[in-house]
Amino acid sequence: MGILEKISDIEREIGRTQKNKATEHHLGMLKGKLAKLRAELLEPKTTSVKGEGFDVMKSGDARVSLIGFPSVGKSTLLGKFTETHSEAASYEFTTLTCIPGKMLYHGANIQILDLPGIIQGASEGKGRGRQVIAVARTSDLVVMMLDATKSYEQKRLLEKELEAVGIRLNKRKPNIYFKLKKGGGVTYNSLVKQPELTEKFARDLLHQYKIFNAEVIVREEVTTDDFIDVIVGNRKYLPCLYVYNKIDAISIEEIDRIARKEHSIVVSIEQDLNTDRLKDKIWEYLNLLRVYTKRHGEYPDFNEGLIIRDGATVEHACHTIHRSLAEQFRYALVWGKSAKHTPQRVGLSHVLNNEDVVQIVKK
Ligand SMILES: Nc1nc2c(ncn2[C@@H]2O[C@H](COP(=O)(O)OP(=O)(O)OP(=O)(O)O)[C@@H](O)[C@H]2O)c(=O)[nH]1
Ligand SMILES: [K+]
Ligand SMILES: [Mg+2]
Repeated sequence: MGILEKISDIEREIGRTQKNKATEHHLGMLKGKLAKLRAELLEPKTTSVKGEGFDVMKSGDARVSLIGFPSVGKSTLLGKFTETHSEAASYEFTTLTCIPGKMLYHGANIQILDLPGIIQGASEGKGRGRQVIAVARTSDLVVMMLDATKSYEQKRLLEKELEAVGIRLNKRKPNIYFKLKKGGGVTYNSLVKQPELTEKFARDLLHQYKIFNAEVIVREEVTTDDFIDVIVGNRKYLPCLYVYNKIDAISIEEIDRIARKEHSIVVSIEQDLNTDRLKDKIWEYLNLLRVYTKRHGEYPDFNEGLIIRDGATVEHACHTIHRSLAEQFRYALVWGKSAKHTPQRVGLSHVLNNEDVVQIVKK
């Protein structure tokens, strides 16, 4: 039996098993097996997924990938938001490779990748799905484009494809400490009460994965799926914005209904409806910060900010300014929200905040 057949067998079994306390353990083990098969499916091919036209250099401050079914308007968006033209047409699979464009917004240089439409079964290699998903993994934000005139089913189907290859959307990594050991067996501890995850399940799953020596500390309430994710590893946690396009073609009531969904925005790219708001949302979801630098005795230049990621330190800011600056670093003075007093004298590991002003003092 091939891997794909084994996968669909297990999926079928999961589908027909009723979910209740008595079957929970069995279902969890099946999911563990499924995750393992899917990982196998990806492994030998991951080095060759790049393929022609998908090997696009990362550039700018952040990367956004446009994921969606064919003809939802991805290339139309690229054409409107960037200087790059990507053929847009009414037939499906107009775009066949990865086409990068550059969007300048709030002083940041954001790389937007137009990609071929993906279809159901993409994660198993249908169409160019595997290449598209491999590119999605390298991005800082997934913009999932959906056709507002079509059924809501599309969203769930796309999510399923991305989930099957270990992409987790709008979710943070479960707080589980997991370390392989050379000996000593498996030690398992949970710091909080677990309504779903049992110690027996955790131990059986590790056994299924042939892990006999490890330390596990579960630090928060988690599901068995979360636990499987941590054991399988190689998960990618990404923010995702759901963009419902073509609202020019649906009723106001429908628009209102969709607009209330979580992490969602309604637009018409072609008719320029709500597109400025979309740019704002992309900016917001990328979690980028701007900090300003200043020289001794001078005012900061508020027209020239540095773009850094949320959580970035003074060291990250140094690297953004110049490759060797961190080596010559003595200390920095920081004004702004991250500073306890103004200015605060800090080291390389100081975490910066939006709109902070930094003065670097060299050796
Ligand atoms: N009504 C309406 N049509 C739109 C809108 N945006 C794009 N379209 C149309 O949708 C069709 C598909 O647009 P594309 O940009 O080629 O879609 P795509 O997602 O890049 O398609 P593939 O590359 O084939 O996957 C074109 O006929 C566009 O004119 C919109 O806001 N409203
Ligand atoms: K198209
Ligand atoms: Mg296209």
